[in-house]
Amino acid sequence: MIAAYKMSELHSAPKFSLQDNQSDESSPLEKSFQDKVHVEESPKFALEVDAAPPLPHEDQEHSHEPSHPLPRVQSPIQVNDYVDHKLAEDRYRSSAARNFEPISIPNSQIPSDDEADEDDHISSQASAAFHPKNTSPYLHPLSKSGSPSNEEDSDDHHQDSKPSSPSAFRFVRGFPSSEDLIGDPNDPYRRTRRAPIKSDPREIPSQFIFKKPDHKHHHSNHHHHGNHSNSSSLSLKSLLHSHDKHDKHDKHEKHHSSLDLRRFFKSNQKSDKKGVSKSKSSSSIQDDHFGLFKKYGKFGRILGSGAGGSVRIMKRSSDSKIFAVKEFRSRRPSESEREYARKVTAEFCVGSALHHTNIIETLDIIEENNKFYEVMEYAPYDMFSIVMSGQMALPEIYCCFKQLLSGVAYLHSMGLAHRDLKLDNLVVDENCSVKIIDFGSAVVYKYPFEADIVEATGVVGSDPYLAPETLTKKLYDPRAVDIWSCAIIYCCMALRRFPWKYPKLSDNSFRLFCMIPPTKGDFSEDEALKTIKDRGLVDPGLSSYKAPNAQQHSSEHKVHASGKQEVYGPWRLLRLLPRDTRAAVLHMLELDPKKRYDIHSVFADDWVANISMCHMQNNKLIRSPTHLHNLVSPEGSPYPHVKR
Ligand SMILES: Nc1ncnc2c1ncn2[C@@H]1O[C@H](COP(=O)(O)OP(=O)(O)OP(=O)(O)O)[C@@H](O)[C@H]1O
Repeated sequence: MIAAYKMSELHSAPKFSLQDNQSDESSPLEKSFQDKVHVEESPKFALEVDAAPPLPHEDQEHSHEPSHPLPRVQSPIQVNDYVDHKLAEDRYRSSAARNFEPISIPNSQIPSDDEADEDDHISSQASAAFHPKNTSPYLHPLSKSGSPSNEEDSDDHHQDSKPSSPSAFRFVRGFPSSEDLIGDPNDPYRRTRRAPIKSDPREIPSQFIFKKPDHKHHHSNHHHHGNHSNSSSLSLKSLLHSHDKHDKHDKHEKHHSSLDLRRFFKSNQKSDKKGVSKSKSSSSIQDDHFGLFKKYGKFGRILGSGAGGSVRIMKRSSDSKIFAVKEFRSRRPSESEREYARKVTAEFCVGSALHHTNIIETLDIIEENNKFYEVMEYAPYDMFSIVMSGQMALPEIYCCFKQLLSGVAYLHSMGLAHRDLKLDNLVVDENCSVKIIDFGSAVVYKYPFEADIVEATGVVGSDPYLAPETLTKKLYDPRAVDIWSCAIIYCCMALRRFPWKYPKLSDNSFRLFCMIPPTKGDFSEDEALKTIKDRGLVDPGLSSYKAPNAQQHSSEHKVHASGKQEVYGPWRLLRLLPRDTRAAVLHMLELDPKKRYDIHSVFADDWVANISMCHMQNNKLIRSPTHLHNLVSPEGSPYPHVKR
């Protein structure tokens, strides 16, 4: 009854024009990309940039939107009270057996375009049935027969992404199977396929032997592996503990730097400059690296650089195999040699323990001339360039998102959390496999044979992708942080914009997202702000912040003097996303990490479960019939843009 009432309310809602929000100007994300990458100006791209759905992405303190009442929305907090993680996990486990079994839908059952909305309605009801008390209008799409709604706008935007052929409707119901979570059994790098670990200390490869601190010769320049009679291997646990302890300090430096969206883009100009300056002295660099060069060939161009170091290509002449090699940043004056070695090798230890299609393979670590080099498999395409090319169709976005989730599911199943998931940390190989990179911020949240969860500490991650609790809680569950970042990545893929710059109340877009309008009665920004602050889930940012316009509003949409209206709550963001995807995003962006979806609940979501995903099976690529992948590499790469 309640749902029916809400539906009728929604149907009578006047049309909200997204057009009103659009501006000719590119978003900062697009701008930073356009500055750096030349994208061939195909008509489709131009069209898509113009038609990019307007995110309420206000840099100004107050945005102005047209005066159209919008459907009343119910608090997602209430919605999330009904998230039953246990049920979700059971459902996920019981359906794991059906993993990747294609469901053939007879042609007669394939919905026509007109029926598609009805179908959405059904799937949405199924989703509501899964959360029986869930009456959120976010989860109830509007039928076309009702009054026109803003939903049409958001769907229109994705119109050309709709499946065009009947085969596009054949979904593969994919849940990560236990095989997925433990990795591909035929993975050539799998631990069982590697030579057994040597128990004789004399047989331990030099890269695993770390020098004990030598305080007397602290500034000595020449350390060669194998020459230290006192060398010792460090346990992963001690490495990670030490690493975590220093995260806060390291990342805080990063965190306090001014927010520049370019930071999330791998600056090729910067890289090129570096490449030039390095290449000047490349002969001297090359002369110093006998071990590295002998094994992996010579340095090529820089792929990217960040706080952790710079990553370059290396090509082995014997078999022309290409590797990506990360040269870790230099030791800081404040760090001891041991601390430094622990930090850089922790990243290697985490990476080398992981073997999954959606995680980059970490192959080796070499220390030469006081520098550490981590050798990885090379993936020539990167997610940021692919997204910003504007060529991705919806099924392709969904596939990439599910691949990311599969990598995260595996990572979490291994007792690890990444904590710095972002577009920039996703690369793609020739098989269209999305790979998670950069384990410099990863933490162990659960040790084998221990029941307790180890909470993480520190503001770690990249501003727009940060979960709010990283700013408010001293200790937090790092898995929940990964889930939040995945949802932001999805929004970036779907909208080509960040939903907000920073998860603080001082960020206008984020504050409006957090403000939950009451289901009945007047709405006051001051009260909404107070409620958010009282819950203690969000960093207030500017402590003196007061609602700019304290008068009461008769609905959840503030009407500005200019006649434009403000939209409050998660609906602000969700209305811009395809309707099937809203429930999952809503639950993944739950402010309270305890109520947020965990990875099992994400996979149990109807939309995610039905995403048709390209994947590897027995070393063979199993392609989804619903889409092709646009493979775009950063500018300067010899790899051309291909559609595969
Ligand atoms: N295996 C790889 N294959 C292809 N490109 C890679 C690979 N590893 C890293 N890169 C490129 O190098 C860039 C920097 O790598 P990485 O994120 O590991 O460095 P970082 O210093 O830790 O960066 P950040 O400061 O953003 O965390 C990546 O964004 C990516 O473009």
